[in-house]
Amino acid sequence: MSEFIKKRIRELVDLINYHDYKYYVEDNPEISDYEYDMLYRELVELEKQYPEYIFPDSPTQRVGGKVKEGFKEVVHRVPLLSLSNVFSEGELYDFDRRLRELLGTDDFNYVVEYKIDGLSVALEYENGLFVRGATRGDGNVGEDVTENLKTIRSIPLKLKDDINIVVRGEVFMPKDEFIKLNQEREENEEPLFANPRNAAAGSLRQLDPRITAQRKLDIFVFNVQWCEKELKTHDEALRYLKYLGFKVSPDYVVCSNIKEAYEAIKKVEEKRGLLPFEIDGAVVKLNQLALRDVAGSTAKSPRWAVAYKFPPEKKETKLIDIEVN
Ligand SMILES: NC(=O)c1cnc(OC2CCCC2)nc1N
Repeated sequence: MSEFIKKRIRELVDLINYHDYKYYVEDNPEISDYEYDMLYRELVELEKQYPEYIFPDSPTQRVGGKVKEGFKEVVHRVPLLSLSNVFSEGELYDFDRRLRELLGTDDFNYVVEYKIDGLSVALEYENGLFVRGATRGDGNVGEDVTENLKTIRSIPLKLKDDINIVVRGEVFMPKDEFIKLNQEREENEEPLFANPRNAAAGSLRQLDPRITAQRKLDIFVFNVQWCEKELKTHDEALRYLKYLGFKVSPDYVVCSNIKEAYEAIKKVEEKRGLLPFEIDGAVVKLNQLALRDVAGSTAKSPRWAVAYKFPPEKKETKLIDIEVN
């Protein structure tokens, strides 16, 4: 009997994780909320009766962590570099010229992607299971926020392949969530968050994971920090991350040269106001990974990528209700 129960629990874990992926990563649910709740309730019941069969990647373990006294430090296996900034077309062309001189070739291309205005985290997986997550910190040492990251439903607890990998992503709070959260805080006479980035940082660095779980954070994963698989380009790495089950921004563009990259950046800036999350620019990255090693990095920033920063978004003026007597 117990083998049958264990099998049913494993089946429910895989099924619910699959439907979480469809809902939170692909934004394309296959079942109704009611059907989902029935599966989840069955799993909770069975795990209550057979706690010895609780799997580490069970969705019930997403909000489990007890309240912490503080955060443990994590030394990043691969430093989390920060991007140097450019603010004009001219500065972008300077970056491209310097890179071509440094590499001694024009035989490369770029990837242009959103610069999500959130906070960078590193996620570690062993044999395909999420084992640890940390904030960027100073790039070398961050804070262990594993329990809080587990509450983010678009972070897979188990990957498609049972591999060891460390990835990097940006945790963010969607604009709508930010507005709702500040409205709640205003009603409770609590201090407001200045912007979605601060709200995401404050929510992720909560000592109580149950509070993080209420904040509906999300993530885009955009970099393989370390993995055993040989990858040749950033474009390939992004496709591999998506295959594994991560939420990868769909709107990145492979550009043949810096002129095309600049055109892609302008298109990103045009649609900035329509995006459901805040961006503060676009990131231009050398696509060929072997050439990134040739270009190298300074102590802080890669020589093979830049952030093209946009001016701060005009805040829509807070409409003041005018009493009409
Ligand atoms: N906020 C972002 O969206 C973002 C941040 N960082 C990077 O690249 C890292 C990895 C290599 C150098 C910096 N890419 C991004 N899209």
